[in-house]
Amino acid sequence: MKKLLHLLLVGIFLTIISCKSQGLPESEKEILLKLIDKRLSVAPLVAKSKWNTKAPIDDPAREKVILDGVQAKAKKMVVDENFARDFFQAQFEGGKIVQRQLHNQWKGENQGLFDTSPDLAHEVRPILDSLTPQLLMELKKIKPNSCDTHSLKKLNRDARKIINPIFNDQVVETVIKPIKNYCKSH
Ligand SMILES: O=C(O)C(=O)C[C@]1(C(=O)O)C=C[C@@H](O)C=C1
Repeated sequence: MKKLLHLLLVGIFLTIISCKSQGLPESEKEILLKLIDKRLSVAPLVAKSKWNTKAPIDDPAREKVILDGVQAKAKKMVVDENFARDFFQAQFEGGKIVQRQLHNQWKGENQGLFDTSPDLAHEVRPILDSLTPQLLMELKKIKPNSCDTHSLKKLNRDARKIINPIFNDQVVETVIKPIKNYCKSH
């Protein structure tokens, strides 16, 4: 009888543990989503700077520099390199949606040059660069094949709660997609 009870308790304990390891751990997910939000919040500064200098929103050369650096860092940190590249490419795409929306809005408002705007190379890009290693550290904590339908839905809800409402659903969906893909199947 005692043995049976013991087995039952072990069973319950293992079930709890396996349920908890399903999907992304709550606190880590929150840190990652906050960092994604922080990176997105730089996009309006980029947009303002590019509006004044008339630089194109798309900068493939800059993207390549970041992605090559990301890949090298990911390798050192033992983070899946393809996942890391996909993730950062998605962050660029999300940021570019925000930049395009703002430029369209400013065009519609006949906005002239802003009196002041941040310097892209010296003020804005360093903020983005400082977030890269922090984001990679969080990506390392995500386990492939650990998300079921429930945890993926929860990730959508949490992302919508944590990421600033000024960024629309298309932006949010874009920036979290690689996490879902990696967590879902690998
Ligand atoms: O640095 C820039 O020029 C940006 O526009 C920012 C950013 C990024 O998110 O890192 C986004 C789009 C560009 O294609 C390159 C990089």
